[in-house]
Amino acid sequence: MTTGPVIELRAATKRFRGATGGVHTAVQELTLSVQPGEFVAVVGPTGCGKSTTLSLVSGLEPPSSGVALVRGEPVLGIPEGIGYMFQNDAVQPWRSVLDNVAAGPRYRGASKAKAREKARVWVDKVGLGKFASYYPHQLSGGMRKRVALAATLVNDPSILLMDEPFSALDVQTRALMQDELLRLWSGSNADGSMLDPASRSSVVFVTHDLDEAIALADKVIVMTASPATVKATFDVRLPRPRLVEEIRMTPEFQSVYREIWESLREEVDKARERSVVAG
Ligand SMILES: Nc1ncnc2c1ncn2[C@@H]1O[C@H](COP(=O)(O)OP(=O)(O)OP(=O)(O)O)[C@@H](O)[C@H]1O
Repeated sequence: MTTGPVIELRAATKRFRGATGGVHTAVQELTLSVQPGEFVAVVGPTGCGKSTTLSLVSGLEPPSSGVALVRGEPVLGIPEGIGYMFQNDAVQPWRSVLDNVAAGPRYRGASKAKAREKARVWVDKVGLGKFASYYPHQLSGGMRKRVALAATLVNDPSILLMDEPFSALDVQTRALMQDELLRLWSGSNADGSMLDPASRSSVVFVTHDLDEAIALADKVIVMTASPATVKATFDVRLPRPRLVEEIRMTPEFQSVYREIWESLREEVDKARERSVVAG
């Protein structure tokens, strides 16, 4: 059992060399931590460095200076137990729903029968039981997203990195998927009660959408305009289980929204001014 943060960035800076030889600092002196079972949302203006932050955690990019730690160990390569979900669906068009979900367990060495058995459980959990033999082109965008969610969760990730996973969906489907994610993340015991929070996965969810961030997360991290660093961190103490459409209507939600928006707005304005000057 891990004690202490599952994810930690300590003064992590990432610089990229541009095509013309210049150096671009994507994230600077970034310090943040994620506790076991915590759902953290990261918001910030477009292009500020949110995806780069996830790359430091997943080991896709090493920091130029500072440290990235997962379970207390420096990140060297992709750490164990990480699941990703990105904006694009990442489903394989030539595989059925069931085989898309079975692909992860297969890759990890499960027999075809065992992998399909595990996949079947998750296909049912995301409500696609009747569509297990369908191919992605026969599904709606929301259904493909469910396949992608099942394909990620079937691997039982202890850390879930999500980069704007629902931003391509229409508003209603998006709300459904947010509820689905919360339901699956919170899990439930056989009697329907919620799992102990510490046995849930730790989530880092990057989004442009402050509404989405607050509805989902325990903690919202506001990033500065580029180069990204942590501007402020806000605890979201809204009760769980949450239904996103309902929680948005509550005065508690609106008051947290106003508070965080004050902080985020300045950064969005800065990023806009710069893009006007640059343009
Ligand atoms: N591999 C790379 N090589 C060079 N520059 C990069 C690389 N990855 C990211 N960058 C640059 O770093 C900056 C931050 O990019 P990043 O994708 O992390 O921002 P973001 O906040 O996730 O963006 P968005 O909100 O648009 O999704 C951008 O200017 C981007 O061009």
